Amino acid sequence: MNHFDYHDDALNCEQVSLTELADTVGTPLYVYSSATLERHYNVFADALSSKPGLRSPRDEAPLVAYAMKANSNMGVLATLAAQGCGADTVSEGEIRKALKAGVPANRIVFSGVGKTDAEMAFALKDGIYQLNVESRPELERLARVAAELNMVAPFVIRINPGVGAGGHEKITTGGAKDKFGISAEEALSLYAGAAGHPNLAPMGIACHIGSQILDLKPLQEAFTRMRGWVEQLRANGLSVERLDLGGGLGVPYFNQKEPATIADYADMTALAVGNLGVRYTFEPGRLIAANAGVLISRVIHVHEREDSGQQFLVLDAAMNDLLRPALYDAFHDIRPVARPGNETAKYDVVGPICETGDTFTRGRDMPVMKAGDLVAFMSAGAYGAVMGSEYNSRPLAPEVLVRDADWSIVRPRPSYDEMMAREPIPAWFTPAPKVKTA
Ligand SMILES: Cc1ncc(COP(=O)(O)O)c(C=O)c1O
Ligand SMILES: N[C@@H](CCCC[NH3+])C(=O)O
Repeated sequence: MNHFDYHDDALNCEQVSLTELADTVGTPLYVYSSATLERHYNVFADALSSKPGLRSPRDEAPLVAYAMKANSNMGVLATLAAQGCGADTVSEGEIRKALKAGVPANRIVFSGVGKTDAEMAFALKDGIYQLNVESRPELERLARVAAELNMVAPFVIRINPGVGAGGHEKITTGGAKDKFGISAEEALSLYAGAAGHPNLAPMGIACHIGSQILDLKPLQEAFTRMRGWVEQLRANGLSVERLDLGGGLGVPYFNQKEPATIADYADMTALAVGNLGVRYTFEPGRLIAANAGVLISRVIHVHEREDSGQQFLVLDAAMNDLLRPALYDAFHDIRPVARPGNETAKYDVVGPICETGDTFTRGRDMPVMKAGDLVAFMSAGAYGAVMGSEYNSRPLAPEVLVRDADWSIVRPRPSYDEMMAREPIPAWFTPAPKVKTA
């Protein structure tokens, strides 16, 4: 079921015309489909909870903690929270947003290599499900923070299983030299050390080996190693109640081979790590949000260079709105919002920012476009708006959430006055900045 499709000669999101949205809200703008978010969460959660081997000893379904770094818009979070989804967070800001959007504290996990004391204290006081500890100094600080609060901190240790994978070297996290997690050997010794501590409750282990993983092989390898470490901990007389397997399963961006299916992922997981008598956690981000969102942009003009003959499609969206192509050479399918004809041309698609890197794609065959036409960057719901900035003093693109034939602005575009009001000119310049004339 695709919730972004052509109806009446224009691309729609559910039953809302993207042309009408662009005309009403202005471009560039992000548009998300509630139905797609819900479907992705439910397909994933159901595939895992239907495996008896992945249910806990108390018959609980796995905790699906959406990695909200992928898209932390409150409307998106509230949509997922209403379905029973949890949240994987990496900052106090994310925990606060998750709670406010309706995610219960006992469905929130807190990951990240550099949690501050204040963030740990906030998480503990709010009673979140667990902290995913990533290093020895972090565990030492957690013990101190919990002691100061007179609390017991439930935590898992993130093991770096030495299996790196992912769509780009900058989004690989499980390799032995990446900053994430610690070696199994160190994790096992820390775990044992924490077992008798009055303020620490070691609950289990975690891993997350990378993002945009298309093949199940590296995941299977990592999960199999995780099973071994659970067994080893138990053989050492330690209790292991939880296993967090991270996120990372890739999505189709329509330029690579298809990723493994959710059904195959669930089968593989049940085989590799099922029946361990633990409560499982999964942290999918991209899988839930990527294909639930598009970035709509308008063609400012088409510039044909006389010397090279290159055709530049100059858009009103730029790398500040969608950074992935500039940062990771990421591919996004770019479709005309009006149903395209058969004629095509080769375009370099660029934004107005003063950087050569502000190039979405080069020499791409696309339907012929002209000034004023609208394009949709597909699969932009994850790591899109959240990675936006105001570089070149461009206001953040607004975000719209669609449900059936209804839509709502879930983040308005700031006005120029609002943008400037956030940067007050020092009082010593009032009433007006003195300008040196000589
Ligand atoms: C700890 C952790 N969990 C989950 C995710 C989500 O990854 P993805 O969006 O690839 O599912 C990430 C990001 O890669 C992460 O760092
Ligand atoms: N930002 C990356 C994914 C990072 C994953 C975070 N651990 C992307 O756009 O593909």
